[in-house]
Amino acid sequence: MTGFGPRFRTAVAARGRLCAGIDPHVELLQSWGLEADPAGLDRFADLCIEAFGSVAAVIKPQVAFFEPFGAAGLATLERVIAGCRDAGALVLADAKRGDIGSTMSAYARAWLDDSSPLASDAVTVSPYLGFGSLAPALDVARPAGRGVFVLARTSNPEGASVQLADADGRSVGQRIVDAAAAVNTDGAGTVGVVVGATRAHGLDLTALAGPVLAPGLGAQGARAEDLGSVFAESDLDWLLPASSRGVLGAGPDIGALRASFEAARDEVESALS
Ligand SMILES: O=C(O)c1cc(=O)[nH]c(=O)n1[C@@H]1O[C@H](COP(=O)(O)O)[C@@H](O)[C@H]1O
Repeated sequence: MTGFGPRFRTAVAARGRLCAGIDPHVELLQSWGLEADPAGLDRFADLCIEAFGSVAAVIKPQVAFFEPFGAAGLATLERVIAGCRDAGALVLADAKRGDIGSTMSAYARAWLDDSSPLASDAVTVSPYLGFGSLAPALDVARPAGRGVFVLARTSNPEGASVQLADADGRSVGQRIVDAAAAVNTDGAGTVGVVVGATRAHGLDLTALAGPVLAPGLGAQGARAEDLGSVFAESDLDWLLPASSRGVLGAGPDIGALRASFEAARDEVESALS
């Protein structure tokens, strides 16, 4: 089985370095002329699958926006995951899970195992219970060629109080990156990290050998032209900037949504070339 890292590199080489976020905010549903109910969510999902599925390398549905609709919301999320994967995109479920190991293995089954209707190509996880607590997710992901993206230095200003804290001479965020790099020495690129594009991060990512999800483009103020100064030259092949509201604001027309994604992706590609 090809590891997640090579799968990721193949996908971004073919479709470019921009992750399309699917975040069905209530305000967005309304601005698309949809009700904030299961039928509106379903329509929003269909439009996004159609607009992004065949053009984006990676699509990141934000699980939180589906959960308020209960079982109907999860059914829609299942369709988003399957529809985008069928159209050739890698799906990164943004669930930010994290718990003790025994519970983590249940999360891993939910998001990374073929037997689950929510099975995705990768999932976001929080290392707050210790990087080692994520081992069950890595154990499920690795043989399946799937990935796990660990929060290291998030795009929000509040993250600094934890992520920049000193832990034996290194920041907490750097220790997460180093732990991810140690796993990736097998060459599979199973572990990615999340590093916001919104500001200088102070991390050394050179040994990571795995993907770097960089949210914050657009609505949070990060700009494509800043990526080259926020990230080192040696990190750019693994870089995956992400935008949700910045692209989704162009909806609900499918052509306009796709054009908005493609314009943002082309801006990223030309800024990084
Ligand atoms: O893991 C993430 O994707 C994530 C990490 C982070 O540090 N910052 C961050 O904004 N995100 C997610 O990325 C998306 C950003 O959405 P926009 O600000 O609309 O582009 C949301 O789904 C966030 O939950």
